[in-house]
Amino acid sequence: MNEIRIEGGNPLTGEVRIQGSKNAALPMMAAALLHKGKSVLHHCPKIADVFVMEEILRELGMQIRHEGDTLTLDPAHVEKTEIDCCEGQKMRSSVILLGSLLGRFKNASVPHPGGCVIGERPIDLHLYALERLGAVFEEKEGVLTARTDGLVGSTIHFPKVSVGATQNAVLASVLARGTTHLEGCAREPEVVWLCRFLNACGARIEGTGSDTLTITGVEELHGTEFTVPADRIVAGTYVCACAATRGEIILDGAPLEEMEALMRVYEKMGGQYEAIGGKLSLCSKWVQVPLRRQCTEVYPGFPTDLQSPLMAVLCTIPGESCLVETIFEDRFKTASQLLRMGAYVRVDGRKAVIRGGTLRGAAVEAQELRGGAALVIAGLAAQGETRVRNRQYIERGYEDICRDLSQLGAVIERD
Ligand SMILES: CC(=O)N[C@H]1[C@@H](OP(=O)(O)OP(=O)(O)OC[C@H]2O[C@@H](n3ccc(=O)[nH]c3=O)[C@H](O)[C@@H]2O)O[C@H](CO)[C@@H](O)[C@@H]1O
Ligand SMILES: C=C(OP(=O)(O)O)C(=O)O
Repeated sequence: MNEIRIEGGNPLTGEVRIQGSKNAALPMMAAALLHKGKSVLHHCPKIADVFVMEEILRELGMQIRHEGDTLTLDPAHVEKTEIDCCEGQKMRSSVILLGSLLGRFKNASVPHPGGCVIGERPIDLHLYALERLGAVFEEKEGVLTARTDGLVGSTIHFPKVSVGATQNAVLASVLARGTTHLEGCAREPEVVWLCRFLNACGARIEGTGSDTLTITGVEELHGTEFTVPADRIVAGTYVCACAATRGEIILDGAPLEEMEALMRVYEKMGGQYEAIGGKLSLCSKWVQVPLRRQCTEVYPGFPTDLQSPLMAVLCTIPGESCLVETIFEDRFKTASQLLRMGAYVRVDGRKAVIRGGTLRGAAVEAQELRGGAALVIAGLAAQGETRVRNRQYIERGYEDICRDLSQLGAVIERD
């Protein structure tokens, strides 16, 4: 049936461990192409997007082994540089393979990712950065082909902050000849983790965590063993689930230092929390304060990936709240589904006004990953039964949302 069925109306209680981060693991997997040694990734999430990336890399000749949550990637026999259209188009982040393939093999071919349900998502900044490093692109029938005689370090200024373009530029520069200066970089933790991973492989990246990165190209990289960090967006989703149900839960391994913007919002709404020994303990009994105006922003601001989960929380808080989406122009699509559950959400361009109240269970449809998770949160808070169709979107990024939420006392199952 491809559904998630929820019997809502109960506060969450209990403890759950946070899975590894999708957005950190995927670029590390791409980076594993940059050398001939083995990369061992511990705490790698078992999610659909990681499986798709595995398939793409296998097609290129990478040998991959899964043991529990440890992924071993062996690129010794990779020769192919054309990414299969069918697999590549399943996931937008296949575009970051351009940087790795160009860096190691001097050519690459990937399907153009095109627009998607959360926005147009152009890749002009990716191409601009790679061109500055010496790549030449050609696009034919939706396939981007890139070639270089050898990448050469350069100064690249990003006119707009982009996580993926920063990662692509970093991946391409670590083996480039000379020094690359990247200005206007994304400071998202997933960029920082990629740089840490690459430095562990022998790269020379300085400025990690700032918006200016200096990369001194090295002759070659080597394999390494690394632990994928906990997923700040999954942890944030469960903070929202706790808030929406007025629960009291503990998140084991939540990366609190990467979640400051969300935790400020949680406190504003009336939530209380403390961190003890790697565990984040949340009490949502007094969550009742609407948000006058909350904007999504690049890191360290409030993340766009948690805008829909937060909208679900606001639908449960009496009074008027306002959300402003500044990153992805179409990320309010979930609002139409929340209306089916009795919510009041009025979308006007980049702004959504929410008047909170009581939600009721309904049949709704996930249209994308975080919007799908938001519908699950709304279902947990609603009276009666909610059926969320298209759970495959949610499974792109959540290892097993039903397992985790059942562990927190929710009545939830997959059909
Ligand atoms: C796999 C992954 O890590 N995905 C995350 C990544 O996506 P992704 O890396 O695709 O997001 P970007 O940071 O690139 O996008 C930010 C903004 O820049 C625009 N843009 C981007 C590239 C470009 O060449 N031209 C351009 O105009 C986008 O349309 C968007 O409006 O960062 C987003 C912003 O934190 C998150 O929501 C996604 O979960
Ligand atoms: C938008 C997301 O992922 P992607 O960039 O892979 O579509 C997300 O993780 O919320």
